[in-house]
Amino acid sequence: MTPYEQAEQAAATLRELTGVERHDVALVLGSGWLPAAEALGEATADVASTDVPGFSAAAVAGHSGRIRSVPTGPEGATRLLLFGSRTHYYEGRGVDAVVHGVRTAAAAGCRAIVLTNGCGGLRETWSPGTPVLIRDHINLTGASPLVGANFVDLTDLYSPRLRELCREVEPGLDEGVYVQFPGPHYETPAEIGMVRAIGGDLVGMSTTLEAIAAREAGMEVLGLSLVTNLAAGISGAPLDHTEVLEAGRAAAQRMGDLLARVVPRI
Ligand SMILES: O=P(O)(O)O[C@@H]1C[C@H](O)[C@@H](CO)O1
Ligand SMILES: Nc1nc2[nH]cnc2c(=O)[nH]1
Repeated sequence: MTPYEQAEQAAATLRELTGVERHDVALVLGSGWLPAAEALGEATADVASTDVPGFSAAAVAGHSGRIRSVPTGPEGATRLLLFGSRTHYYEGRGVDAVVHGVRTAAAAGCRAIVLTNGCGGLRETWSPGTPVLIRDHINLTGASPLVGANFVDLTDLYSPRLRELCREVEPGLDEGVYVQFPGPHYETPAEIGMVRAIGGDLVGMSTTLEAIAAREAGMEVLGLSLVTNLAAGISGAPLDHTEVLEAGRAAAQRMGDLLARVVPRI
């Protein structure tokens, strides 16, 4: 079975388990974003990801192995498919596993996807808890979810329309270029120097491969980073995942409010 057929199968299972024929917008919660999801409203279905073909249990603290169907917006007209966790490239399950959720969202009918993550920031003004819109990305994984002569265009990959919408909701939102490293180790200070030299503003371990698969599937993409720490070498302090989750918890109200105001308007 091809990865695309597996996504169709997963979408069929989700239709069955959620009772929702078609979802409109997908949301992938990155590290630290879980508490923000509470602000999005009551789920009408909450499914264990392991009950859906092709998904595995959450492998990273701060991610929940749940997939929820949440009616949002006026009269709940916008059906949100919320992924409480993602598969990371560093888990070693292959790129198809990393983008399975994206492909499943497209097969479930979603016309847009919001990819969130927790990441390191290269600007000293971005204190932990600062949300940053992803304007563009640099994929340093050396991998792609695409195979063969599948020459997908990536200009304007991170929807200018959706970024504008976010700025209407929160005018002061900054933008930046997100750089995905393979992980799971964090960067060295020298690598952060390289990121600065090549025009990166944010460093993470997810999102870019998912965004490419979303573009291939024809979904509009919004990337939202939560800066959880200053990138390696900037503050001199060591990096750790608990700090990432703490920053997410502290920013949950603000992130949840932002998502709750943006998602229904996508
Ligand atoms: O799922 P995301 O990219 O938000 O998780 C980030 C990157 C690593 O998985 C982890 C490192 O702390 O947080
Ligand atoms: N690659 C990377 N991922 C992160 N996720 C949260 N913080 C960081 C970071 O500093 N670097």
